[in-house]
Amino acid sequence: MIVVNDYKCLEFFLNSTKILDKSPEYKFLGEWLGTGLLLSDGDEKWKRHRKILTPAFHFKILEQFVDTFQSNTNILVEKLKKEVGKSSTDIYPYVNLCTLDIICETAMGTQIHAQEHSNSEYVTSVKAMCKIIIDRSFNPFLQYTFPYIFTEQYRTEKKSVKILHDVTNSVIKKRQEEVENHINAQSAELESLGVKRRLAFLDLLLEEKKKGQILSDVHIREEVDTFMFAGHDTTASGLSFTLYCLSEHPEVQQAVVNELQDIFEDNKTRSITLRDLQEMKYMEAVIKESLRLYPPVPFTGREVKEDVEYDGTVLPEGLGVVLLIYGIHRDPKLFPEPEKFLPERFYSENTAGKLPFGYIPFSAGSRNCIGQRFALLEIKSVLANILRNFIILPSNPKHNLEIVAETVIKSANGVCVQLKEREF
Ligand code: HEM
Repeated sequence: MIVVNDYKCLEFFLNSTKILDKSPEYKFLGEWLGTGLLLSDGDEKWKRHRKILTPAFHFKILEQFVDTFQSNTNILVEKLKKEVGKSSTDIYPYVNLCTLDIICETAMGTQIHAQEHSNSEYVTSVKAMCKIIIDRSFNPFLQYTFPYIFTEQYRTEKKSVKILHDVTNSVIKKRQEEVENHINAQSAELESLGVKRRLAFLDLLLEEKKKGQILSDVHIREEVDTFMFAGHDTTASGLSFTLYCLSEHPEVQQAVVNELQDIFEDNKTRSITLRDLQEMKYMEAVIKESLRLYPPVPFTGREVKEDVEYDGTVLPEGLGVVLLIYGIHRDPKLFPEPEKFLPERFYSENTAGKLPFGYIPFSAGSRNCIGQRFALLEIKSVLANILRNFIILPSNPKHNLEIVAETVIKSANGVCVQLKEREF
């Protein structure tokens, strides 16, 4: 296995149209996600599904999700109000349940109310799977199928995957029936009243199937499950670390709030529109800088499927490659004073991250993140709603992050801040 931290070499792998296969560690997710976009080799099926799913992330579709971001963040804000006055709050679990609610509603068109029922079977199964994947990645004993199938984790995995698949299958069945039976009539009726029906990613897949695309029910389930996994821990991590950075940099937080006041004037409850989100330029620079310092996916892996030459050296078939996103983001040649939080790097004329493979929180090349525009809009919306309601202060005593690179970057001792009510 090789670990890549050098710009030119990283560019070679990410730019390659031949090295598109994921490394074997991804297989720990296989029982749950099957061969959906994230795990599948860069084969014909991946190409076909990527083509089908790409239009689902068009701005016109994303616009429909803005209300979902808002309604779920309203719940988050109510939960966080109970933390006001405490000297320290770990915001990660709160934000994580909120992003789980959002992805569930946008991917499946169904509410699981994770924020209200964090102990529901579905929520605990998602959490159990995320934990098992980490346990297996870091514990050599659990990596081989033979000892693994005798462990407690294996039994939990079996049970959790069944619960997760049962839910996705039943949602697919229900939405499919709706599409076939009522929805056309119902949506015509609603549209005549000026109410637009909100489509979930799942509906778009069902529509493609109806148009004749080769998509089995299993294919559809795999893609929906993939969004559930790829689209919630990542955004929760991005959001939590941005909040932490803001707690540490009051002057930056004030500049973000000034921008929000220009957009919303003194109205702290008006629902956020897509246009508002597009106007949050300084906020975007803040999020980008936070994703540079704390990239939610700190590394990605590839497998070389046939011998290739790089810089005069033959890389043999079967070679595993780890691409260190975290490392390249802290390269002083690309980002002077890399440890400093400086959103101005990404603001207006500044050139940070202009090299195509130097700034890669969403990876780059043909296997980049399909959900990146969705993620940025979601993070902006949740942050804006939090900042309209709370001042984010460092926790007391000061909290020092203990960064751990799991499948998603986390802090072992939580991401703690202090919340104070804001007069907006
Ligand atoms: C801040 C949030 C996010 C970050 C930092 C992020 C990052 C990434 C990265 C680095 C990859 C490449 C992984 C690899 O090569 O192994 C990726 C792939 C992917 N992401 Fe995201 N992601 C985020 C949010 C989302 C969301 C919200 C969705 C879905 C709604 C999503 C869906 C996917 C999918 C399906 C892939 C696989 C694409 C393919 O291989 O064709 N991600 N993401």
